[in-house]
Parts: sequence; C-alpha cells; structure tokens
Amino acid sequence: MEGYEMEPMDQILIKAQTLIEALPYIQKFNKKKVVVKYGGSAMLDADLQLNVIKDVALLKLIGMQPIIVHGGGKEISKWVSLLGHESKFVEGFRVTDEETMEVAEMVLGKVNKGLVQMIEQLGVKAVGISGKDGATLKVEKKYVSGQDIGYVGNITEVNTELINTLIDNNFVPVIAPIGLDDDFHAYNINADDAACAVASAIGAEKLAFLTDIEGVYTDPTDKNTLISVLTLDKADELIQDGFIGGGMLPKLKNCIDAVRNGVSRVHILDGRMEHCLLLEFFTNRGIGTAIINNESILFEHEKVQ
Ligand SMILES: Nc1ncnc2c1ncn2[C@@H]1O[C@H](COP(=O)(O)OP(=O)(O)O)[C@@H](O)[C@H]1O
Ligand SMILES: CC(=O)N[C@@H](CCC(=O)OP(=O)(O)O)C(=O)O
Repeated sequence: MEGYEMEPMDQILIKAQTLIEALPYIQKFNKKKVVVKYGGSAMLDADLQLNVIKDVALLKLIGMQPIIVHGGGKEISKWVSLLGHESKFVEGFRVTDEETMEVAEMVLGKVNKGLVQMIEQLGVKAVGISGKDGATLKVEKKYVSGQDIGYVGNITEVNTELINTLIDNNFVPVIAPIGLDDDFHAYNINADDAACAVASAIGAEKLAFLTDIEGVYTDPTDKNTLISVLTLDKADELIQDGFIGGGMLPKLKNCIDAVRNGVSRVHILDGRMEHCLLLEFFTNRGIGTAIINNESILFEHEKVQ
C-alpha cells in the first residue's frame, strides 16, 4: 500500500511477547488498589507528565484500581518566590505560615485539576480531591525535631469513605496533600506522607513513588550501587549507617512504614524514565528499588540479583 510502511515481523512478535509477559501481572493485580505518588522534578516536564498519566489510565483500563497522590513542591516554591519570599525547609518539610499555606493550597489545587484534565482527556473518569474533601486526611501539627514549622500536618486518620466511593464508581481519585486539624484549619502535608497513609488505610496492594532518581543507592554518585530489592531489615540498616540522605530519607522511612502497615509491594521508581510504571508493573525487568517484607515472596525477576 502506498505511504504505508509494514512493520518488520520480528518487531511485531516482540510486541506480542511483551503483552504475553504482562499476562500474569495483569491477573495478579486485577481489581487491586495501587497508589501512585507523583511528585518532585518528575512532574515538571509536560511530556513526561502525559506519559505517567497514560500509564495510570492504562492501569485503570485493564482492571486495576489506581489512586494518585500528588505533590507539587517545586511549583509551590516557584510561586512563593514569585511573591518575593524564600522557601524554607526543615528536614524536607516546608515551613508553612498562613500565607504559604494559601499559596500551597492554590498551587496544589491547580496541579490536581491539571492531572484530572489529562486523565479525562484519555477517556478515563477521574475526580480530584484534597484531604479536606470528606475530611479524608485528618491531621495534627507536626513538630520536626521539636520545632514548630507552622501549618504542617502529621496525618492522624485517613477517612477512606470518599476514596472508596470514587473507586467503587469507577473514578480514579487524584488526591492533593492538604489536611484538616480538629479545628478545621488547613494543613500542608508532605506528599510522600500522604501517599503512605492513604496506601496503608485503603489496603493497597502496591505503592509506587515516582521520583527524580533511579532508586535507592548505597552511593548515589556511583550508578553501580543501585539496590533492586531492599528488605525492611536492610533498609533500616542503610538508614542507621547513614547511607540515605536528602529527600530519600523521609521517602524510605515512608516506604518502611507502608510495608509494616501491610502494603505488599512498595517501589521507588524514576519518574523521569518513560513508562516506568508499565515497565515495573508488567515486565520481568524489575526497575527501581522494591522495598519488601523480610519474608516476602519474590517475583522471578526479583530473585535474580
Ligand atoms: N542513598 C540514596 N539513594 C538515592 N537517592 C538519595 C540517596 N541519598 C540521598 N538521595 C537524594 O534523594 C533525592 C530524592 O528525594 P526528593 O528529591 O525529596 O524526591 P521527590 O521530590 O521526588 O519527592 C534524590 O534526588 C537524591 O539526591
Ligand atoms: C509539608 C510539605 O513539605 N509539603 C509539601 C507538599 C508538596 C510535596 O510534597 O511535593 P513533592 O512530592 O513534589 O515534593 C510542600 O509544601 O512542598
């Protein structure tokens, strides 16, 4: 046919093999809740964002129940700076006064609806909420190393009613990390904390953190030290021995908490890598770092270390 180039047969076969390879994973995760934490610099590029959202849409369309918990810290910092202020963090948590809270809420609201728009455009139903809606995320003030850093919340309770209602009605819930305290004041929540609390509360099968590094390293400057599978004991050991720093420290602590709270599989993935979610969920490659219970049964690809 003129203007139509036939795809070579071997490439067509590779595609078929990829689909067959995905079959056991599609069966395993059918109807299972999976939480995707999307944040960091992996959120900044529009093309990458669309790829991530396409992956989530696909997860939904083949029968899984994805929930997105998103961040937007870089975008909040941009707007704080445009207003002539400087962002301050204590151990990775943003110091949040009244004005910063207002900015955070506006920015996270915009990010939230942007993600919903993309999912809807792909023909999948989505609803964006913050932890205020249905009092989904209840918090108390968080003290970081004894310091009061303003309206930063520690999650005390996840009310799963609204999330489950959305899932049961075929919507992908998209959750912004804002909570309410007992006086109904708004609080800013670190998105990793929110993802971990949501995944534990709804009994998620899997929690995937999309971040801006390939996974956990014993030495982040040496690409050969990427760890594919990390048991809880080993993760505790790495933290105690000072191998984990920066934003990875609270992230890994959240991963440990999630596994201890019954989430079977917790993954740290490189959100800058195209279709990292699909590669992790549906192929034997096993990318990023999996944090697992000491007694977890490994998939075949995870045994090959
Ligand atoms: N051992 C380690 N392995 C991987 N990353 C590490 C490690 N120690 C520190 N880091 C840092 O943690 C960062 C990831 O955390 P963070 O920037 O907070 O992610 P996000 O913004 O996606 O939530 C990495 O970019 C890296 O610089
Ligand atoms: C208390 C606190 O630090 N809240 C975070 C919420 C957003 C976030 O966590 O975004 P990322 O996941 O993209 O970093 C903040 O204000 O930056």
